[in-house]
Amino acid sequence: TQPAAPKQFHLGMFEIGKPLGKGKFGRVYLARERTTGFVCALKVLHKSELQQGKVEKQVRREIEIQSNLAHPNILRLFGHFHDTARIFLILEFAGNGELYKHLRREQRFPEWKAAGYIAQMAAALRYLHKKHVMHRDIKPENILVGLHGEIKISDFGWSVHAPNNRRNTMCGTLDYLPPEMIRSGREENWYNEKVDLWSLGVLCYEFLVGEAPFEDTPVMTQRRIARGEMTVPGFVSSEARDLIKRLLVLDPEKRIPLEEVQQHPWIIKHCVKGE
Ligand SMILES: Nc1ncnc(NCCc2cnc(NC(=O)Nc3cccc(C(F)(F)F)c3)s2)c1Br
Repeated sequence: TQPAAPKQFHLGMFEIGKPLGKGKFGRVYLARERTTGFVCALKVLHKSELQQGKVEKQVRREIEIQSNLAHPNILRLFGHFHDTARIFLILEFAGNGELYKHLRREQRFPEWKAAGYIAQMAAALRYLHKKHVMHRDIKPENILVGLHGEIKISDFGWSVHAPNNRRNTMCGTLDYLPPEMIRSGREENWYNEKVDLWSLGVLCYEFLVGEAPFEDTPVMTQRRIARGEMTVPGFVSSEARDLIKRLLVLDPEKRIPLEEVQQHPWIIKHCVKGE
């Protein structure tokens, strides 16, 4: 029988290739494991920066959560290791890079392409929610594209096990936050995986329109999200508009469930037979 894969990894095992991108907390490189030739992406995180950002425990949680996930539309985290100054994430390499770059270049996606992506996202989120994991940071910047055009949710740095009632200060864009995470005030910040349904609605809108539905100044964005104030441009088909409206519902319990997203007329209309 095959010897079990080595659990201990170290930097010397990898040949480092070209930089693939840089995030707020470090760079990602193409890498190849020397003995097997296995190609992967290596994300380098500097412990000092993580400590400054007070996010070390989030990275530990990401590693713990993502190491147990295996789905074609979720980027694999194969393992991790560290040296004195850095933590290394051994990630699946996505051959067609970052989805947001494709979106910016094409401005917006044709409806057949957007529907295909939303169907894949719904499948990935069903898998995650069955494991009571909510991603909480669904946006084009956290989606990668595989060699065959399939999309992969990545960067589980903000994912948690649902339900979650700790206050979380989110950094980065507000555009994708659902009302229940925006609403401050005394009541406990209780929310569950239905936050990902709201973000799926924002994502669908941005794929079809080329900008987020509540995009505005930070203050106005929060207000428009809290009130669900957005308009869908006329060029968007009525079926797509219907799905967006059923996802961008203020009451989390009234958002269309993922099973029904996959059966929605707009999705069915564009899915290639037999997929
Ligand atoms: N073509 C490609 N093929 C594969 N990967 C690529 N890029 C890396 C995508 C990532 C996947 N997972 C990630 N995870 C984190 O960054 N985690 C992280 C890091 C610091 C702080 C935190 C937090 F804790 F603060 F949230 C969380 S980045 C590319 Br481009």
